[in-house]
Amino acid sequence: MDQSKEQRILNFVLQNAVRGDPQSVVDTIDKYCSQKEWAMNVGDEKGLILDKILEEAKPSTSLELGTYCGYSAVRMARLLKPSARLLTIEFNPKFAAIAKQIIEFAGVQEKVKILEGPSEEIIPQLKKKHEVDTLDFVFLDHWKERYTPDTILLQECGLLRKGTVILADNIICPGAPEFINYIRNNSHFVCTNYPSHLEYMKVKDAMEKAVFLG
Ligand SMILES: CCNc1ncnc2c1ncn2[C@@H]1O[C@H](/C=C/CNC(=O)c2cc(-c3ccc(F)cc3)cc(O)c2O)[C@@H](O)[C@H]1O
Ligand SMILES: [Mg+2]
Repeated sequence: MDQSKEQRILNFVLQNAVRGDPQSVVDTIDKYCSQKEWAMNVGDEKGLILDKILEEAKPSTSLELGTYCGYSAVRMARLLKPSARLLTIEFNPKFAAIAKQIIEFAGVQEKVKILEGPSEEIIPQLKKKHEVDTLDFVFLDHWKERYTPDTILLQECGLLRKGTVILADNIICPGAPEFINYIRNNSHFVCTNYPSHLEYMKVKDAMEKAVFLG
C-alpha cells in the first residue's frame, strides 16, 4: 500500500531534521512542503505571525484545534516556557500518529499533549479530565465551519477568561466567513486582522486575532 503524503512528510523530517531541534523540524517541513508537496501547515509566513502573537500572550495553557502533522504544535511548543502546556486536538488517528512522531522527534513532547477525538467531544472534557482551568491561547486551524461552534463551546464550558487570545488561520483561503461575521459582531471580543498569504503560495490569506473581554 503506497505511502500517504503525511507519511512522506514524516519520513522527510526523520531523515533531514535534527532530533531534539524544533526549529530544524519546522524548517524541514517548510522545505518539503514548498519544494516537493504542498500541505496545509500554517507555514513560515503565517507562522511568524503566530510566533509573535504567541510570544506576546506568554501562555501557560494553550489549545490547538486541528493538529494535522504537528507543524504548528512544534512551532508553538518551541516558544513556550518550560512549565507551559499545549493541548492539541486531532480526530484523524492517522494524522495523530504522524503528529506524535514529529512532536517526539522535535523533543517537545513534555509540553505537548495530543488529544485524539472530535473537538466537540473533547472540549467539554478539558476541565475535569485534562485539568484545565482556563485557556490563555487558542489556535483554530481545523475545519473552518467549526470555528464558530467550537468558540461558542469553549465559552459555554467556561474555558475562556478575560484576555484569552484566540487566533484563527485561513480567514481568506479557504475562508471562514461565518466565523468572521460572528466574532467581529460579538461585543465580548476585540478583533485584529493580519493579512498574509496561503502557506507556500502567493495566494492571499489572513489570520484573525480575537481577544475575549470576559
Ligand atoms: C469536526 C470538527 N472537529 C475536529 N476535531 C478534531 N480534529 C479535527 C476536527 N475537524 C478537523 N480536524 C482535523 O484538523 C485538520 C483539518 C484542517 C482543515 N484545514 C483546512 O481545510 C485548510 C485548508 C487549506 C487550503 C487552502 C487552499 C486550498 F486550495 C486547499 C486547502 C489551507 C489551510 O491552512 C487549512 O487549514 C485535519 O487534521 C483534521 O483531521
Ligand atoms: Mg490552516
